[in-house]
Amino acid sequence: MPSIIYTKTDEAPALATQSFLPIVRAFGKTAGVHIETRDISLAARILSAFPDRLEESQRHSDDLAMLGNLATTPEANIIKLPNISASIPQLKEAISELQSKGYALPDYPDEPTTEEEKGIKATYDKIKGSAVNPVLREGNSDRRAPKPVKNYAKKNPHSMGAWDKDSKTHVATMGKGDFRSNEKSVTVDEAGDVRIELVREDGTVNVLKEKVSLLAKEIIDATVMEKKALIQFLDQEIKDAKEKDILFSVHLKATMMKVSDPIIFGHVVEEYFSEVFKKYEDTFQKIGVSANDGLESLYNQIQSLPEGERAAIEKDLQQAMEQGPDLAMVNSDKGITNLHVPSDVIIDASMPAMIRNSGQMWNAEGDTQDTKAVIPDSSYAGVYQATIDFCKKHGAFDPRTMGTVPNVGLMAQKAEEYGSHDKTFEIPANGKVRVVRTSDNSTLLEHNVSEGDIWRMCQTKDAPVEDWIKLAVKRARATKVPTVFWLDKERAHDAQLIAKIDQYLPGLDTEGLDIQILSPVEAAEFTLKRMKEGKDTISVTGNVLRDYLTDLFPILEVGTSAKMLSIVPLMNGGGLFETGAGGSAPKHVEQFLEEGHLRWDSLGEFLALAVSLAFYGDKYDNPAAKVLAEALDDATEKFLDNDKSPSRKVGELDTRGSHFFLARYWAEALASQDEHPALREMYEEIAKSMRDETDTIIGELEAAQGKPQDIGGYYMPDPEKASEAMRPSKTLNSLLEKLK
Ligand SMILES: NC(=O)C1=CN([C@@H]2O[C@H](COP(=O)(O)OP(=O)(O)OC[C@H]3O[C@@H](n4cnc5c(N)ncnc54)[C@H](OP(=O)(O)O)[C@@H]3O)[C@@H](O)[C@H]2O)C=CC1
Ligand SMILES: O=C(O)CCC(=O)C(=O)O
Ligand SMILES: [Mg+2]
Repeated sequence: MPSIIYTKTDEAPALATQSFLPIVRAFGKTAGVHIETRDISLAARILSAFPDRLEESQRHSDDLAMLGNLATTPEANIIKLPNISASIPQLKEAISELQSKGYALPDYPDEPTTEEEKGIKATYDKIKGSAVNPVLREGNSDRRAPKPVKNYAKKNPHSMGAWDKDSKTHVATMGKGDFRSNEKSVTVDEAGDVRIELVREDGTVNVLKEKVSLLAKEIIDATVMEKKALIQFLDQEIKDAKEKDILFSVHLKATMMKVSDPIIFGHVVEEYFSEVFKKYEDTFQKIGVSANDGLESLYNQIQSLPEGERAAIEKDLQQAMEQGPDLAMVNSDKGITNLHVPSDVIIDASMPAMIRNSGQMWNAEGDTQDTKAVIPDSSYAGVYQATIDFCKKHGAFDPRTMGTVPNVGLMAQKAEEYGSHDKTFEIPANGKVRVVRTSDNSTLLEHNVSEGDIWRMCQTKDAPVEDWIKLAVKRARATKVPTVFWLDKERAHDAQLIAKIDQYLPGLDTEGLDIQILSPVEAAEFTLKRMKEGKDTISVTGNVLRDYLTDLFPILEVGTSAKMLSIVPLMNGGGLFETGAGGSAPKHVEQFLEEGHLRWDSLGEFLALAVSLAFYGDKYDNPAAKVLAEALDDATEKFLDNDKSPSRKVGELDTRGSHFFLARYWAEALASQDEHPALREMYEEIAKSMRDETDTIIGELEAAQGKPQDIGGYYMPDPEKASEAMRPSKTLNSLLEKLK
């Protein structure tokens, strides 16, 4: 039976699903739309990887693999909520929660010695980081703020911190010895395999990767982050932050770039605490400290040491923080710094949050302060500096008047950097790394490397690039808005992409459209100026800037990327509908557990569901599904007009209440349409009951707030307890049961 697949994920979105999915199922049923779920939460992904260790009843199907296959078929209709991209500390926490629930999972082996341990680590490493999105994203990305969302923000502007012309906030980036400056790129004519090898100075050859298969016309690039240059740069920036008396912060994407960025993060931790790491080198080695896992993990690991030794290390760490520049804080109340966890500060969300907040981050006293934002690689750092410069010169943006910047992003088939982790290596010895064609042993790309450098290779297939260019033209045509490819002809990879644009664009109808190619910094300046003047500009970008810009502009324009429409037209004809463009908001869960108030905004889910229903209606010629979709869009507009998004404060409307209002407006829209009389009749009574019972329902929902919640787990909550916590209104539950 054709179905819409709704994904079960983690943290705040998973809690929200407990309340929203019953509504979706109830409404779907009335139009014959079948909704299925697939569990791609971190916990489910861990369980599905170790069937042999679990009892029959404990095993979990590999839902991610199933969805990955589905995504390559025309039938795919998947609603994808944000999920955890786990860092090592998160992965370990999830494993230990599952172990405590009786699942005989192996520990994560930090330093595997036996073959068995190596196998376990390899299995866990596949689950680590951004392991879900790249599997499902068999298409390019179309993210934008729908008109009602933009209009809502214009009428109800979110707060924007004022900018001071003399702000000391700035981006620090390398510019030499980094990924950008060392990049080499070629487009291969024919399909074939390559291998990656390290030729050591003594001539011995280590194969780093046996086989990478390439398609004809595929772009490959290789580049290296030089350890020596990185350390020198970090040293200098740590000193500079201290001298300028500003906060020190580092912004990486340790989730998507799950091999390179934790290593870079580790270097930052080690440089900031260089004295401590030198002094306790042997001890740290003995207890297996890895700076890559962050300060929190270090604090945890030294707990195993004798009291005196542990206290001495803690004192030295404290002293290093007193002597070094102040660290930007993730949570000043709890003393959690930017260096605690590699995935607490994730660049796509962290930089816009800082820019929205007058260019300031939080210090240890809980006040905001100017900041040095360290973004080691210079490929995209300039975009943030350009935005900061713009704000310093012109002041903060005004959500009431600013334009919008939709994005068309190259994403399909693990494009570019975000598909590089299985081809990224921390180099064990000096020498050369080369990419060699297997058929004739010719070298396609080569770099001199030193021990500790991070070398990587990226792939970008031709069909996704062509599809991306077409999608850009389609959006340009649909909106008549100037459309800019953010590509730098001076960068090796971008030059290859530009060659493809020169090849494919002339074959498309671009008559009357304004399509340009500008370097990321020029594109940012052009776009920011237009945005300030209230004009719209489409950004067409590679995979990394897709990620960065679809948080940057939404957070400035509408306050959060949760409100974005995020569509992935799959290349084989199916649809993947992502909800919002943001993450899984762990802070929201914390608040829910403490005070029984969830502030997750499901607007992204509402928008995605409407497009998914419309897609379903078209595909299976189901007029009722189309009416459901239109009514849902009307309901979402009314939801915004009436300001029914969850509040941040306990005692006020939360996620559950916001779902009730959406359901009520949806029922009302269905009860007042003329296109489908049978549906109208079905909803007349329920719409009236929902309206009449509003006070009762809201009363029941409010009564459930203000106290700690027990949902029986963090990574794998007890479904019954979670459902009970998220559906406390008996009146609403019984009204939904009436829908048939
Ligand atoms: N598509 C996906 O699957 C994605 C997954 N992630 C994952 O999510 C986790 C957290 O990432 P992080 O970078 O902190 O990003 P988040 O988007 O989770 O957090 C940034 C902040 O944005 C606000 N926010 C985000 N979504 C919503 C929403 N629906 N309703 C209300 N506010 C929202 C919250 O602000 P406030 O606290 O002020 O309310 C939140 O703290 C990581 O594991 C990350 O890898 C991240 C991005 C995308
Ligand atoms: O998959 C992830 O880890 C994050 C994805 C993301 O941030 C995005 O697509 O915007
Ligand atoms: Mg993102």
